[in-house]
Amino acid sequence: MKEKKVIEKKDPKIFLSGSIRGGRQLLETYRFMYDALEEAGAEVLSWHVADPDLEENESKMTEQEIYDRDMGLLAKSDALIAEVTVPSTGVGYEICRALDRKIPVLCLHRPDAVVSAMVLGNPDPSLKVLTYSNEAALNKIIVKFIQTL
Ligand SMILES: O=c1[nH]c(=O)n([C@H]2C[C@H](O)[C@@H](COP(=O)(O)O)O2)cc1CO
Repeated sequence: MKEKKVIEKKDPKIFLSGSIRGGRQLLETYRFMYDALEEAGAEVLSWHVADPDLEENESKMTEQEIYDRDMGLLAKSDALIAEVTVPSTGVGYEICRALDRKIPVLCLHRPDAVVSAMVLGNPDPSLKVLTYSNEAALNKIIVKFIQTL
C-alpha cells in the first residue's frame, strides 16, 4: 500500500505594518488586525506595531536597532499586511521591501483614505489592495488572505 504523505501546514508568519511616526490614530485598528490574524492561525512577528506602549519601548532602542530588528522580522515573514489609511514612510518602505522579496503583500485601507499611487497604481502581481468599511469586513478579508498562504 502506498504511504500517504501528510503535508502539515505551518502557521504563516506575518509582518503587520502600520503607521508609527506617521501618526498613531488607527492604533485600535492595528490591535484589531493583530487579534484577527492570531485568531486566524497566523503568527504576527511585528506585534510591536499594535502595542500601545510602543513609543516607550522603542525609545530605549537606537534608530538602527529598530531598522535592523524590523528588516530581520521581514526576512522571516511569509507575507506582509499593511494598513495604509494613515500615510507612513516606514509602511511604504516595508511594502517595497516585501515586494522585493516576492512575498504576498495585502494593503488595506478605509474607503475615504487618500492612498498613494505608488500603492494603488502598482501592477506587481504579489500586491493586493482592498478597502474595508467595518471590523467585520476587515476580519473577513484577513481570514480569507491567511487561508491562501
Ligand atoms: O519605532 C518604530 N518601530 C517600527 O517598528 N517601525 C516600523 C514598523 C511600522 O510598520 C513602520 C512605521 O513607520 P513610520 O514610523 O514611518 O510610520 O516602521 C517604525 C518605527 C519608527 O519610525
